[in-house]
Amino acid sequence: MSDVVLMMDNISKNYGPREVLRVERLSFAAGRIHGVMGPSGAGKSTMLRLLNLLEQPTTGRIFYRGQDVHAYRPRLQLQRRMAMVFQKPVLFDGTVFDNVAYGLRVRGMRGPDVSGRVVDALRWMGLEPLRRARALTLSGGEAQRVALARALVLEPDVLLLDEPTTNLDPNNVALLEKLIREASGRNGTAVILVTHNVFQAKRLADQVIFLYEGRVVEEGPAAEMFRAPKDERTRAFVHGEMIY
Ligand SMILES: Nc1ncnc2c1ncn2[C@@H]1O[C@H](COP(=O)(O)OP(=O)(O)OP(=O)(O)O)[C@@H](O)[C@H]1O
Repeated sequence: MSDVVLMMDNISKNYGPREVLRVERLSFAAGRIHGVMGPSGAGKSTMLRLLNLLEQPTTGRIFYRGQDVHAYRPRLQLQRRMAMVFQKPVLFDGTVFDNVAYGLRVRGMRGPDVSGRVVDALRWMGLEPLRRARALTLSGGEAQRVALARALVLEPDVLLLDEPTTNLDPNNVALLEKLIREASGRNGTAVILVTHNVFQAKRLADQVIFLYEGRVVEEGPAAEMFRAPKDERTRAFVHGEMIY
C-alpha cells in the first residue's frame, strides 16, 4: 500500500507483567476509515494511545510514512500531524471560536489565517451561528462537533476517534458520522475509529480490525468481514451474540 501513513510492526504493550496488546503488523492508509472493534478491555484505547504517541510500546516499532517514530525529531512536529477526539469532548471555558482556534494558535498561527481556517471548519460542522457561544454551555452533540472541528481545523494526517458518538442521540450520531466520512475524503486523512458499535463500524469503516483480549483476531475490508467473518469470536461479536 503506497499511501500508508502509520504502521505498527511487532508491537506489544505491557502494564506491569500483563500484556494488554500484541499486534504483528497493521497499516493505516490515507483517505481510509479504519474501524477498531472489540469488546471492553480488548485493547482498543491502548492501541490509539500508542498510535497517538502518547505512550511507548513495550516492544516493536511504529512507522510514520516509513520512518520509525522513535527516531523522529522533532517528535512534537509528528504529534502535531495527528488529532484525537474522545468520547467526552474536552473543551475549555471560552468561546466556540477560541476552542477551535486553539491548536492553530499553539502552532504559531495568527490573525486572518486563523480566522479563515476556523470559520471554514465551523461552517463545515454547521457551527457558525454558535461561534461566539461559550463552549461549556453547548449540548452534547454541539460540543462533540466543536471537538471534531478543533481536530479537523489542523488538517491532520491522522484523525484518531475514541468512541466519538457514544453519548449522543441518533440524530447527532448520524450528523457526526456524515462529518467523519467527509473528513476522510477531504484531505486524505487516515481515520482510525474505535467503536464497540458494530452498526457504526458497518456504516463507516472501509477496513476493520477486530481485537479480542489484546490480540488482532481478524482484520480486512469491512464488507468482507461483516459478510463472512472468519473467526468464531468475530462472528459472535458481529452478530451481537458476544456478551461484554
Ligand atoms: N494505565 C494502565 N495500567 C494498567 N492497566 C491498564 C492501563 N490502561 C489499560 N489497562 C488495561 O489494559 C486492558 C485494555 O484496556 P483498553 O482501555 O485499551 O481497552 P478497550 O478495548 O479500550 O476497552 P473499553 O471499550 O472498555 O474502553 C484492560 O484490561 C485495562 O484494564
